[in-house]
Amino acid sequence: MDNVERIPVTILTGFLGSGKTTLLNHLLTADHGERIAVIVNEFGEVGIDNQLVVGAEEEIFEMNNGCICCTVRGDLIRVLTDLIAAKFGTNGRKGEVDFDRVVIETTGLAEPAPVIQSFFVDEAIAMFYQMDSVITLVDAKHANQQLDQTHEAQEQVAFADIILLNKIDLVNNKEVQALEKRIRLMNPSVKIFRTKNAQIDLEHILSIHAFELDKKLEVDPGFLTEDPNDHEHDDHVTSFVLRANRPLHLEKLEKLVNHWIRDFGTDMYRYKGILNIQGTERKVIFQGIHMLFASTMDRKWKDNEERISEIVIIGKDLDQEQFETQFTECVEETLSN
Ligand SMILES: Nc1nc2c(ncn2[C@@H]2O[C@H](COP(=O)(O)OP(=O)(O)OP(=O)(O)O)[C@@H](O)[C@H]2O)c(=O)[nH]1
Repeated sequence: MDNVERIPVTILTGFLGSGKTTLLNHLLTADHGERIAVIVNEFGEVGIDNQLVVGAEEEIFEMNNGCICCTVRGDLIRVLTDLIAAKFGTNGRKGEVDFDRVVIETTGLAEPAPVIQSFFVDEAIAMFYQMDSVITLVDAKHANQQLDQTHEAQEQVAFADIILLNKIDLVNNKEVQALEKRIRLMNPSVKIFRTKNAQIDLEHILSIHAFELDKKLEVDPGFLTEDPNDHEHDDHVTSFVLRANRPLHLEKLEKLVNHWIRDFGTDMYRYKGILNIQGTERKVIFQGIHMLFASTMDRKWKDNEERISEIVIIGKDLDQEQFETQFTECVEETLSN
């Protein structure tokens, strides 16, 4: 395959809520004329992200139920192999999917090394794909806490070729400078761009050939030979889903969310969901990071769509049962079942 151009791959990483989906939406809606195959991996059993990515339903390959760097790594290799078959019409496929590049959005809890490793140690993958860059989103508001507390956030910074220091609207210039300094100590050669809503000129992040294997080996000399299952995540961090198939009572829910933020905000790393609120025909998207949260109106529920509310919560030492009981109290009782 030496004289055939390999398909460029961009890995989007960054801690929970740092802006990966926002960047992905920017990539998918910008006017670059390229066809992008997107692979999205979420930590929870429910793929909320898929629904938050704009108008690109067919090209998205979801890999949930685990973290891309551990249990679903086999799935990643399968999806990438399958994409090749679909593009080139091999293995009985008809060449039904065409794409110019692949973008992988990892979960915010993934370590990038095992994901990168797939592109070097799997022969078929290495033959057809070429790493273009690892882009790490950093949440300027929450990064210090995340870097202090979690090994995954540190690895994501250490393995980056490009860092988007995102959400600079939420901090002052002095804080941005201090954070840049901290990042440089962890990854001296990384290119840093300051962004708001992950808005960046795509020429800075696509087809930049920024990936340098030698630099990754400096960070972790064994990373090509290590068993990808041999790393550990913090057992205290878990995810669960709250679900309701009847409408939710808005005021009760608002009260509950305020209580959660006040009492558990520090340990609620990330929460996001799509809600069916009584009295509105539209989906409500609700999401947050620690104490910062927002809800927005989305499109109308379709006639044949089941109106199920789902919230994924990822956090440290959270009492799932307590969350479930309290959430159930917000479900409207008016409809008989
Ligand atoms: N104020 C502010 N909010 C932002 C910015 N970028 C993204 N957000 C918001 O931050 C939240 C998280 O953004 P996402 O793009 O979903 O983050 P993510 O990294 O994909 O999140 P996970 O997939 O859950 O890890 C959303 O509510 C975004 O609208 C920014 O620059 N400034």
